[in-house]
Amino acid sequence: MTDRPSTAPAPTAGPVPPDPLVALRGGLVVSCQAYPGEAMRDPRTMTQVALAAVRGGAVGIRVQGVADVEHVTHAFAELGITAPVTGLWKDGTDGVFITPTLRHAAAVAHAGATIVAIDGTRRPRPDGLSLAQTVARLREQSSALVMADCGSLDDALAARDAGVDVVGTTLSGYTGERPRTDGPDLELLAQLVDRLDVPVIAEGRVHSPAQARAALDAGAWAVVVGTAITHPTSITGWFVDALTA
Ligand SMILES: CC(=O)N[C@H](C=O)[C@@H](O)[C@H](O)[C@H](O)COP(=O)(O)O
Repeated sequence: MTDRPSTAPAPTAGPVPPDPLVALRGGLVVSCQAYPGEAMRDPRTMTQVALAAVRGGAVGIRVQGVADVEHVTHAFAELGITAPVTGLWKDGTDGVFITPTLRHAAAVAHAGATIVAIDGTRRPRPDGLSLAQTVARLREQSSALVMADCGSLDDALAARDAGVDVVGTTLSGYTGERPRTDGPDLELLAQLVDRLDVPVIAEGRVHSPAQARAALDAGAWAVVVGTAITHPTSITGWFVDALTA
């Protein structure tokens, strides 16, 4: 094998993607997820929903499952869309189920996610690794950023100590440590913003533009909205409930 002559031009670099966290700052991330058994649970459908959200101004997308991450990231690459894709893999419905192990996290990263969202609570993980070990080992095999989905201030402080890049209020109200408020847990958000030196993303039960604005005003780095934008069954139910109350 011959070495390339030193005078040869360097390989052409593709477009340089923006720093993912800078790209998300102050913006809306749309979570595009359908649940097992639902008609929209298809990577092609979720990709179409993601493209529609980007057209509406979303600065980032969050998707569930390796296939969805692959489909969305391929479509974005083909279309020249640089909005960062946060990927997760839900395995189960109880306990630690959001990207619960290193294996899940690595698969999501290798599928193309720019940011890998993982369970960021203090609960034991199914593979026996600590959060810090999970983050460290993921970094050995991927350049993806790590988002810790947290359920409390203590979770977020521990996640910060474990070396994550960004924390989210995603699991507030779902782990028993915080009440499940009707809207976003702005109280927890404010605590995290006050105590942490990493970006804090507001996620969970943001159901209106006013609530999204309030989260940003409380110091959120970015706001994730899922159900209220991308889950027609839930949205329909809200309207039906109002009509039948
Ligand atoms: C707790 C849990 O499993 N949260 C999941 C995390 O990815 C999703 O089911 C949520 O839809 C997402 O967090 C966005 O929240 P909301 O749909 O409330 O806007």
